[in-house]
Amino acid sequence: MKIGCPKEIKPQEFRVGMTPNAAREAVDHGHQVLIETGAGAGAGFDDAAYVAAGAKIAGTASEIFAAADMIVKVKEPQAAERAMLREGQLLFTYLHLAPDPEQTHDLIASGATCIAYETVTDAQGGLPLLAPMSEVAGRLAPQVGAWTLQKANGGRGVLMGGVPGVGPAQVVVIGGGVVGTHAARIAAGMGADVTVLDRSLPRLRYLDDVFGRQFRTGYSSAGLLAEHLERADMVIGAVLIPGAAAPKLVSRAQLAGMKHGAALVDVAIDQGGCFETSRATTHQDPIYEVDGIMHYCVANMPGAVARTSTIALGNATMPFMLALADKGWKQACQDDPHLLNGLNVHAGKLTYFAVGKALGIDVVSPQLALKE
Ligand SMILES: NC(=O)C1=CN([C@@H]2O[C@H](COP(=O)(O)OP(=O)(O)OC[C@H]3O[C@@H](n4cnc5c(N)ncnc54)[C@H](O)[C@@H]3O)[C@@H](O)[C@H]2O)C=CC1
Ligand SMILES: CC(=O)C(=O)O
Ligand SMILES: [Mg+2]
Repeated sequence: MKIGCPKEIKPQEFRVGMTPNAAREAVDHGHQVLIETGAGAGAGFDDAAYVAAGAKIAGTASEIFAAADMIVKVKEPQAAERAMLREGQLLFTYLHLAPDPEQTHDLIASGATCIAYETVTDAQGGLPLLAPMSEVAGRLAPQVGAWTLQKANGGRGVLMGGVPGVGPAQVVVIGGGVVGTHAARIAAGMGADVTVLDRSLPRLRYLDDVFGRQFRTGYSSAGLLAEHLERADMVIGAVLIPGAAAPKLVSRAQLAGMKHGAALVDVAIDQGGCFETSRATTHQDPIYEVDGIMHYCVANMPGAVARTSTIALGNATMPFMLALADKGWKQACQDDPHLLNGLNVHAGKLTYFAVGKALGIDVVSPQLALKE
């Protein structure tokens, strides 16, 4: 198979879909790998490293899209990339379709087969291709939140750990999955007073067992969340209903009851965000203010630490990328129902129910798509 990896074109996105090590494995499996020149530079991988791994370098993205049977990327394809996708081509990347009708319609119209990293599952009920980036974004969230809390950035002027004689910042994390757990660990490590709210009692039990001394847990009812909002210096949004639009858990009206200059970090923004007042921002212009509350809503947070993120993502995607290349998407998805759960679009049809529900588009089951 011809595998193509273009340079990411989303603003300030420095990750790359394939590391030289991933390229080497694909070449060892008998595949041809085509990398756009400079694609790995932002993550510290130059063209020579890919050539040494047996890949070929292409001068433009259009050469890659024209030649490749499978495109491996990081971020959802931007409009210019969507225009280059074609019928029968396989796209393997993050998509986040539920909050993005424009992209969804373009992918359906392209006739391509699109497998979304974020909806591939594993036998433990996890999301193995979202998890590494959730680990990164979770660990970054208190760091960017602490920066947002600084006075010069519009924040409240509160130091996470306080100092002797002055108490720490109050941090509430909504959603205690991968993002939430990593965010809570780092915020607690910075000395903040941290509470994690979740709706899953088994998850709260696990967090209490493992991290009981580092942070508190609470059941995420509307009432308990409202109490926490009033005393919070920082709120980290980390909820997920896989594939679906994020539930709006904090209304605009509730901002009035919060402390002036508090920071909201909405990591769930890539699924539409869990605060009513969230709108996606970029690394170039990451924060904005609504009713005296500072919002940080960058939808590709891991891009800020592109080298760590690229290697972590590549570790997780490699076995799936190789299965798709070795067997073709149909056989690979027939053999692995968890990979089939990643199928979002195939041959002009949407194949993921939560996206269809969010956007009001008819869905064909992925099992039916396999039989076509
Ligand atoms: N902005 C960015 O750059 C990035 C964003 N993300 C996003 O972060 C979000 C969280 O991802 P993960 O932690 O991997 O998901 P996860 O599935 O590990 O955790 C989500 C948690 O939310 C909980 N939850 C669901 N509804 C809730 C509610 N109403 N109240 C409280 N808790 C609730 C679930 O029980 C679960 O424990 C996703 O939207 C993901 O796409 C992930 C990586 C990067
Ligand atoms: C998960 C995701 O959207 C990202 O890493 O950018
Ligand atoms: Mg994202």
